[in-house]
Amino acid sequence: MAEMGRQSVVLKYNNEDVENETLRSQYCNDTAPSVPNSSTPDVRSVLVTSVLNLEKLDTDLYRGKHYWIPSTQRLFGGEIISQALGAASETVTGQLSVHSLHCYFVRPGDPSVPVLYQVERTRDGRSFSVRSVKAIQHDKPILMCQASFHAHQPSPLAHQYTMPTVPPPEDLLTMEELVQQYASDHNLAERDRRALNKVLDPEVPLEIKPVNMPAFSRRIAIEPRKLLWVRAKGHIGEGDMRQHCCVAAYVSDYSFLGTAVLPYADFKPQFSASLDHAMWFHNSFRTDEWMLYEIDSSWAGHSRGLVHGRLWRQDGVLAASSAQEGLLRMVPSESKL
Ligand SMILES: CCC(=O)SCCNC(=O)CCNC(=O)[C@H](O)C(C)(C)COP(=O)(O)OP(=O)(O)OC[C@H]1O[C@@H](n2cnc3c(N)ncnc32)[C@H](O)[C@@H]1OP(=O)(O)O
Repeated sequence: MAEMGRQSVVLKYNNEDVENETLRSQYCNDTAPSVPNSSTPDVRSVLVTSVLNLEKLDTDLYRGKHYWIPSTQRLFGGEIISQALGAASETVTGQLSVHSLHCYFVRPGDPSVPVLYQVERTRDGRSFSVRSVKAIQHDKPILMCQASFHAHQPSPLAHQYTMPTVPPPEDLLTMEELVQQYASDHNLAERDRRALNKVLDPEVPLEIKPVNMPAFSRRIAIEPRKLLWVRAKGHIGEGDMRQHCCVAAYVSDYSFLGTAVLPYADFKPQFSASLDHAMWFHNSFRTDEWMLYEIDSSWAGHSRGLVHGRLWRQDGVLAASSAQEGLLRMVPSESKL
């Protein structure tokens, strides 16, 4: 696997601005050529048909159902964020696009009942609209989310980091193939073989191709950094950018917080949960096409860890950024807990 170095800040000016603007307008006009999702070309993504298919119960009140439930038997944070953003988006009219969201997970989500999303229209201005969404179960909030929408405003400012140089997804194995390859080692300890079953649940509605070999056995401490190609399983289409932002919110919480524990081979999380999650959307993108998710962790301490993500389009345009703090209560790796 390729060794990835730290990337540097590259400011793009003049001609490259024009190039960025051309790319942006290509995607905003939905004219960019699309690469079909080869594994399931005709099947629509369940993220669209199920997770984001919210039921409208009343004015500004929506109900979401669940799809993939993690082994923790708590709702997946990404599902709740994506549905909350979906509910907020339903109440915003006109040409405004979501540019950021900020969420707190205040209670664990219960998979046995649906989630209600109550939207408050916090403000509608000339160029920004802000929505506050309360996700509710058993009459209590489980997530508080604020999302802000912005009308497109051209600007001479345009810079971004450079996308890390990594092998293209076509040259990499899927997570399933990597697991199979690893499991074919006859010397693999039974404990490690059992742990493999938890690595990738086939119900997860995402396709993943890790750039660096995942630390399946967790005996080796590595730097808190991950690079993975990711896309929604199934077809979504060029259509609605708001839908792609909701799917990106789902994607952004997957495999995120675990990055903070990579340097600690002697400890494992006894209890972990996302505490908050923020996202910023920069440029148009398609979540049914491969995107590079670059994750690192800048800090851990006091039973918490901080992770940062950048979601890149395959053509090197920075699509979105994310950040999350999570609770990480660790115990020694050998502990039975
Ligand atoms: C991919 C990752 C994800 O998507 S995670 C899913 C999204 N995030 C979430 O569901 C988190 C939702 N938020 C929460 O569950 C709560 O806000 C959390 C973070 C748990 C709040 O923690 P806390 O205030 O400690 O809650 P609590 O008193 O109800 O206890 C919860 C469990 O933790 C334990 N606990 C408590 N204090 C300690 C402590 N100091 N040391 C060790 N354990 C502690 C409690 O006993 C309780 O455990 P249990 O549930 O009874 O087994």
